[in-house]
Formats: sequence, structure tokens, C-alpha cells
Amino acid sequence: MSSSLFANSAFSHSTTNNVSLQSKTPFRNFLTLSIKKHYYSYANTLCIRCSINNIQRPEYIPSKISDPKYVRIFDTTLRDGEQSPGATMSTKQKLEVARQLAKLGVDIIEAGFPASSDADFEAVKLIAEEIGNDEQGYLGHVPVICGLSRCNKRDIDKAWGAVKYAKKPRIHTFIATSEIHMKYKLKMSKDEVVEKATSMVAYARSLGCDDVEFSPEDAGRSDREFLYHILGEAIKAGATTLNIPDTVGYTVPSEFGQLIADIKANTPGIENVIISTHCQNDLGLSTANTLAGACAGARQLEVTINGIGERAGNASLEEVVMALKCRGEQVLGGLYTGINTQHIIPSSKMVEEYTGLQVQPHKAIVGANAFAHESGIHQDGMLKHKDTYEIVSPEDIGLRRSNEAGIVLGKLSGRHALKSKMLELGYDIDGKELEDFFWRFKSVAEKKKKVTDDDLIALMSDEVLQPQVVWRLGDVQITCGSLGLSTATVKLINTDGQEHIACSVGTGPVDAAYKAVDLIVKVPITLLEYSMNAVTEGIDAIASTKVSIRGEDEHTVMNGSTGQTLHRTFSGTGADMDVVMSSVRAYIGALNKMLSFEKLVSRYDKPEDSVVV
Ligand SMILES: CC(=O)SCCNC(=O)CCNC(=O)[C@H](O)C(C)(C)COP(=O)(O)OP(=O)(O)OC[C@H]1O[C@@H](n2cnc3c(N)ncnc32)[C@H](O)[C@@H]1OP(=O)(O)O
Ligand SMILES: CC(C)C(=O)C(=O)O
Repeated sequence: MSSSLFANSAFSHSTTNNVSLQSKTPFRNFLTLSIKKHYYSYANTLCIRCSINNIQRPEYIPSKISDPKYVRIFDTTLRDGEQSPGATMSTKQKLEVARQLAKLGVDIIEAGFPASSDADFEAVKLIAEEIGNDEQGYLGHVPVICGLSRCNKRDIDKAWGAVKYAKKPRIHTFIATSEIHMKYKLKMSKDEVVEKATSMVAYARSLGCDDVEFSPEDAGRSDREFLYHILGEAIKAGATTLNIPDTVGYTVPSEFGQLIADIKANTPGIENVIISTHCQNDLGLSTANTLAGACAGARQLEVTINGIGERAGNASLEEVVMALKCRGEQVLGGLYTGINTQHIIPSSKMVEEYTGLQVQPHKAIVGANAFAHESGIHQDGMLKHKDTYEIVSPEDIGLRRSNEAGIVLGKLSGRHALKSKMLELGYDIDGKELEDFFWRFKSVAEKKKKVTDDDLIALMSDEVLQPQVVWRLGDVQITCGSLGLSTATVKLINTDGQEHIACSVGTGPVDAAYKAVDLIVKVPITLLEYSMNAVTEGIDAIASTKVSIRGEDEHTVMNGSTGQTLHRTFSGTGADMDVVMSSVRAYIGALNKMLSFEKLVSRYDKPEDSVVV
């Protein structure tokens, strides 16, 4: 890596404004309990922490960036992230995440793989139409909307058909270049792969798309000379960004940094395009590899919120962005991004809710414990000066007190306060959605003294952002205890408004209720995962349930001539103060997702002229 990229620069010091916290015993006891969750409510400006963003973004030109230190953030939560088992999101949820990503200030949103299903095509198209044209977005910033495609005409046509509605559309096409992928997966020679890559990049350009990204899949395990050759040919064919994927997370940071440096030094025409990284996390090195790539010259970094993605996931947006923000000036060559980091926490929570993939508590930046100080010596240090144990300011990533705006929501609150609080949390709801949400909120507020931000986020995911409703929950009645088997009676309502009631026994109340649901819907379902968390503390906490299910009939997707089937899992979330109701809501959410998917999945065969071009 070039040493010039590690130039030191001075810290910017600002005045501290500490709230005086004397460690008298009673107060200390209080602190021991509450410091883990709420210490950050003591506002403080600190000298070594990152300051709030005030970023000027260079004008977007596909193949160049006017400021050599600006790094584009390409978010692939909605494509690679959605490849995580169980993470399938509804169209409405994908749109909502895209809106959040625009607020976060990502440069490019990879919204999906339009050829993979009619549902994904529609989702990408909708995102292109709405988010890709939203002049009201974050500081007037409109992100590029990108769709992924294999190197064949049908995939590229689908991608273009969906993204072309955006102000700044991009097609991302890929083909594998490692020996193992070419020989066993593609069954193609090197020459055939080069021909396919170049003809398809040129085809994408011929459709009128002036922003085409090309990825040599499994670049991390590909022969270097072959990489330089195919990348050079892709540039000649019209690629504007060359993405270098470490598809199986095989490389280590020094190696990946060197790969980028070598590509930069040896690929003809590389100075006319942007180099990008795409690092998977199989060895837990994705963030480190991504940063090494940036230091070696990559100016687009592909990442996902919470690091979700195929297998062990991708480099996580929050880690890469905060590393650049926190250490960029000192040791990462002054590189910077256009991310409004204050939207990191709302984005993380939204993706966690919609995908059902829970963030591990000790996850860097966004984990529940990332700003928790458990041990006495640390707490003592924190009380004396926050810089002792904190390198990122929680306020800088949007971690806030529960009622920063002074609004305390309770049973006497109205729609204005609720709407304004939801906006603060990143959810813009109106009309019927607001009305439905308001009454759901009221029913909780009647039972709970104070409805917190986390409660609201859980309710939002449960009430407003459910997938297309095939079955709606009516009532649930449970009898349980140690005298006999638990019994559940469940009422569900179908789309025609017909009520269906069933009773069942089970090993516990949730089991009994799920069996009663199964009796009504008559679709074989396997429950793969079930987890419940209290969203807030106390006996009146909202219980948030996450489940993932699989239908016993495999979901056959686009099987073409091979007859291959795709096993798909579906997640659902539910929230309620009653644990059984919360569990049933989550189960029905997942079930609705599965039934909607079955309806939407495209079962068309490949047209004659579609695959081999
Ligand atoms: C590294 C990555 O993350 S790549 C992105 C991975 N994401 C996904 O696969 C999710 C979406 N995928 C899907 O919905 C389906 O796989 C589809 C619709 C794309 C294709 O489905 P099918 O037509 O049934 O093919 P299937 O997935 O079984 O096999 C893939 C085919 O594409 C070929 N292929 C794989 N990559 C490429 C490529 N980049 N360019 C051209 N062909 C490719 C394979 O060789 C195989 O061809 P074959 O049928 O002649 O053997
Ligand atoms: C499609 C490419 C960029 C990919 O996801 C990978 O190689 O991991």
C-alpha cells in the first residue's frame, strides 16, 4: 500500500461540555443499572471523536470522481443482503429500505436482481421510479439505482427494464473468472468468458445505459494476468466501473490491497474507470479487506447494512464508513464518504426488523453493546472522560435518547405527535397507514405508561410494513398451565373477509396457537427458527418475535431446463405486549410472505434466444 495514503493529520479539537457526574454511591447504583443503555443521553462534545457530517459530494459522473479522496458507497443490502437465508423482503419493505438508504446518503443502491423473479423486477422498478427521482432526498442527493444481471441478454434486458426509470440508472453485470468457477460452474473456456463479458457490457451500453459496472466474480481466486486482460477488454467494451469481488472471502487484507494495486498498475485503460471492492466475510476479514482496497486505489466500496449477505455476509456499511470517518484523516489517506452517519442506527434497525436477521449484541457500531460499559473501571473512566473508552460518538451514528425532541408518547398523544416522532425515527407515514398505526399505538399506550422509540419501531414493522396480507389475525384465546396440555383457539380472516376458526392443543401456548393456524391455512409449514426479545425493560415491555419458516413443498424458481429447485425461507416479525399474540403475528407475517411469494414467483421458461448470446 502506498505510504502517502497514511499521512498523519492533526485532530480537530473542540471544547468539551461535560455534565458533572459525581460518583456518590446512590447515583453510582443508578448508573450501574442504566449506563449500559442510557449513558449516552449526557450530551458531550469530545475532542478525538468524529464530528457531525458536513460533506460536499462531488458531482456524479459514472467513470470518474473529481475529488481523488472521495469514496463512493455502493449499498447492496437489497441484492446481496437479500441473499441471506430468510432475509426476503416484501416490495414495500424494499422500498422503505431504499428510502432510508437515500437519507443515509449512499451513492449507489443495488436494488435487486431483476431477472430473478417478477417480484424483484417490480421492486427494482418501483425503487428506480420513486427513490431514483426523489429530488427531495437527502440534501437533494438522488442515488444511482443499479440492477444486477448475469452476462446474458435476457438478464440485462430485465435489469435495464427496471432501472431505466431512475435519473441515474446503472446495470451491473458479472461473470466468474476463477479457474474453478469457469471449469465446473460455467463450463466455459477463458476466451468464451472474455467474449461473453465484453459482448454483454457492449450490449448493456447499446441499450442507452451509460453507467455499466462489470464484475469478474471470484476475482480473489482468479489468475492475475487473466484478470488484467478481461478487465482491459471490459473497459474497451464500455464498462465505467470495475468491481473486484472477493466472492468467497478468501483473501487477507495485505493480499486484497495488493490485488487492487496490481490491477491499478497493470490493466490497460484503468485510469478511465472507477475501481470497486466487494468483499465477503467468510474469514471475518471483509471490512479490513475493503479498507485495504480503498487504500490501494478503489474508489467505490460495496457494502451492506449490518453486514448481511450471502453466507457469512458482506463488509458492513457502518464499519467501513465509521472506520473511514474515524481514522480516515490519520491512517487512511484522508479518504471520506458522503454518508450522513446519523442515519446509521435507524437504517440498521430497519434492516434488522425487515429481514428478521438480528444484529449480534457485540457487533461493531450497531450492536446493542457497542456503547455499553459493563465493568467498574471502564464506567469510572467514562464518568471522568468519555474519550477514555469511546472512539465513536453515539450521537454521530444516530443513537439518541428516547425523547430527544421532548415528545413523550402516551395514551393522550395525538396523530401529529406520533407522525412527528415517526419521522424523527425515519418513517414517513400518512393517510391510512398513519390511521391504522395510530390505533395500534393507542392500544399499546393504554396498557403501557410510556411508549419508547424501540416500541414504536417494533410496532411499525408489525403493523404497517407487513407483506401482502393473505391471512389477517382475528382473535386468539389460550388456556395453559401445568394441569394439562395448552389449548389455543385462533380466528383468522382471509382476503374475502371470511372468518376461519380452529382449535388445537400443543406442548405450550405458542405451539398450540401455531398448530391452530396450520389447521386453518392448510399449507405444510416447517418452523425453522423462533426467537423472542423484550424490546424495552419491565413487565409491560413489548415482546418482539422473529420466526423463519419453510414450506414443505420446495419453491421452484425459474428452473428452466434443469428442473433445479430453490429452497427459500421466509421470516416474519410480530410485536405485542402479549407474548402469544406477538408470536402468532410473527408466524402469520412469515406465512403471508411465503404465500405472496408463491403467487409472484415467475415460473416462465427461458425463451429460446435468452441465455447463450
Ligand atoms: C456471487 C453472487 O452473489 S452472484 C448473484 C447470486 N444471486 C442469485 O443467484 C439470486 C438470483 N438467482 C435466481 O433467481 C436464479 O438463480 C436465476 C433466475 C438467476 C437463474 O435461474 P436458473 O435459470 O434456474 O439457473 P440456475 O440458477 O439453476 O443456474 C445458473 C445458470 O446461470 C449460469 N451462470 C451463472 N453465472 C452466470 C453469469 N455471470 N453469466 C452467465 N451465466 C451465468 C450458470 O452456469 C447456470 O447455467 P446452466 O443452467 O447453463 O448450467
Ligand atoms: C455479483 C458479485 C459482485 C458478487 O456478489 C460476488 O462476487 O460476491
